[in-house]
Amino acid sequence: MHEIEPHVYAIRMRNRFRGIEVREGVLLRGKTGWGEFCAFGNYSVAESAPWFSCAYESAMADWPEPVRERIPVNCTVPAVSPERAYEIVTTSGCHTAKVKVADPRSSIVEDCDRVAAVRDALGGSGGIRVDANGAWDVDDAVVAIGELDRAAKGLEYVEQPCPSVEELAAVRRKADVRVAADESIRLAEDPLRVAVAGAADVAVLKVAPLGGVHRALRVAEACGLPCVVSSAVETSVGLAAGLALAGALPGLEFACGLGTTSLLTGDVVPDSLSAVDGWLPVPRRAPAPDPALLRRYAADPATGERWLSRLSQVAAAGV
Ligand SMILES: O=C(O)CCC(=O)c1ccccc1C(=O)O
Ligand SMILES: [Mg+2]
Repeated sequence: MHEIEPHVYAIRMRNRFRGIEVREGVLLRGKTGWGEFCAFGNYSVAESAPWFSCAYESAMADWPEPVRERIPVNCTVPAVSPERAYEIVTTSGCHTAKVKVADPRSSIVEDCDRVAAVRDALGGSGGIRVDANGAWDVDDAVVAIGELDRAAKGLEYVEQPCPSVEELAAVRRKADVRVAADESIRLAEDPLRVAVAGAADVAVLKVAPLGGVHRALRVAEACGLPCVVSSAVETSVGLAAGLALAGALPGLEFACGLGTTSLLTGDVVPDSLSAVDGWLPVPRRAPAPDPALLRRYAADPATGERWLSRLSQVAAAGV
């Protein structure tokens, strides 16, 4: 650990996202470069351990060889008004959008209006997927998916409609839209159970909770499903690891959920990894933060202490 130099950041989100208003984390400088540790606030030490492995790999090791140079990405639409949703999609330049639905603050009617505005913004050829973050039971999911699919004039897939693998499998049998598993993989003891149980058509892989690029690539190869790499809303430092995974996947059928620097009001690198025309480049290592930006987004001392203590607990648990 002695070679690591931690910088704690706090960056405000543009819109509240999954209950988060300020994204926080630690940037680590290692032997070969930089890494980012930003396990969500409510994660235990055990749940945060793979996030540290991912940061450690980024700062200390090489990522696998990429097989492509650039990645198509979706823009991410939080639970916002139809007008704001339209604006997010048009300014993103992306040809695919992921829309948050089933938020406790938003009704199914509002979800459908938001999805319809996203279809207007994308035009007929764009792809729309929705993410319910496990909010529905099976019956509610089947009804909501039907309505959202109509409002969208066709959905690519619905991400994590229900909490459990068994429920995902039931929705998959009853609904006409593909099912993608996210939390079922990211929080699972065994990420491959989803495929074995026939619960999903698509696997959403987040590189940090899977323990880094090399480990996530093994999960992708073993699960036998088409994969979508998605971010955990990192700065460009952490996002680079997700792009490295997307770059190394043997196949890539769908746009990835990596267009998320635009959800933050700032970044720690001068050339933010933000999508141009719906594409992001595959970096060979994480970009180095800029000292002035590290100062600008430095967390207050209490937040800094909290993250450093979390970091040392998680690091003590081992890579
Ligand atoms: O997939 C995307 O478009 C962006 C990433 C995203 O939605 C996300 C980011 C942080 C935590 C959870 C999620 C999620 O997919 O539910
Ligand atoms: Mg999700």
